[in-house]
Amino acid sequence: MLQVKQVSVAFNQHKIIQNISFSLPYGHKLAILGPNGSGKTTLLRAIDHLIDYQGSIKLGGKEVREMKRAEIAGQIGLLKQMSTSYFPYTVKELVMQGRYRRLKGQFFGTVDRTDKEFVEKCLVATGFQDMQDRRIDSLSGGQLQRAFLAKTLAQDPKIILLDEPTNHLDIYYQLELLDYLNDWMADGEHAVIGVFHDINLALSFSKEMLFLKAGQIVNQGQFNQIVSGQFLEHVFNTDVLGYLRRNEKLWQTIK
Ligand SMILES: Nc1ncnc2c1ncn2[C@@H]1O[C@H](COP(=O)(O)OP(=O)(O)OP(=O)(O)O)[C@@H](O)[C@H]1O
Repeated sequence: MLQVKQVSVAFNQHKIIQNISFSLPYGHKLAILGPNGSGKTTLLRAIDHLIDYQGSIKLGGKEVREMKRAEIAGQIGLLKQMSTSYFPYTVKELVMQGRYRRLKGQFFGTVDRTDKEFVEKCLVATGFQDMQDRRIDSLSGGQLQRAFLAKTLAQDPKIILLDEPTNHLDIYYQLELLDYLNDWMADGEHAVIGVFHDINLALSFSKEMLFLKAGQIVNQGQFNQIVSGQFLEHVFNTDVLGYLRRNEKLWQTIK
């Protein structure tokens, strides 16, 4: 179980997120939504302890800031927003880095057969069995995103944090990713937090939602209990429901 209690993060004394509290048991998914700059990425980075936080973030009862990096890597996998420049690793080398992360204080040359087999499994699961020697700077945006997912899976974490995981994926791979995560969680021993901009996709991912605005939680809970047209307009400063309904009408006009 992930327990986030009264968490705040400040940069240069400027508070970015404030008093965030929620918990996520294994076997559950949580979609985080909110406008640009509302603190979604900052919250994920705090959970992964890439930045300092005030308050408490516990995994399996243990405070994240007291855990060593390799221990955190065995618990949390963060799939970041994509950037545009990368070292020219091959797909397999990139995915293997996910495995290195959880090997305590060790680096290249220390993986064993089990690690290699695990990496192979992740490459197959993400459709890279025939492309593992391709350099990642030759991949398309969507392929690259899948390669980074494979790297995150290779960490074999308890919780995956997805920061806008589908922004480079076509519809096929968007749905594939959501299906894959459902399978991955089916044993009830893993959890996923996903940050989404597309509210429809967020809904396909999870009915359990948390909305952030200006660094604070506006509301959290089940979609049909907390979301209304007025609520979405308050969070995003625009008529989201009107937009969705206009599109829905258009979809009804085609076969
Ligand atoms: N290292 C940093 N130093 C100073 N300010 C930062 C830093 N990282 C983020 N911020 C600021 O914190 C705020 C929240 O940023 P964050 O990336 O968490 O928002 P977000 O909700 O993920 O936004 P988006 O939807 O645009 O990805 C922004 O105003 C951003 O400029």
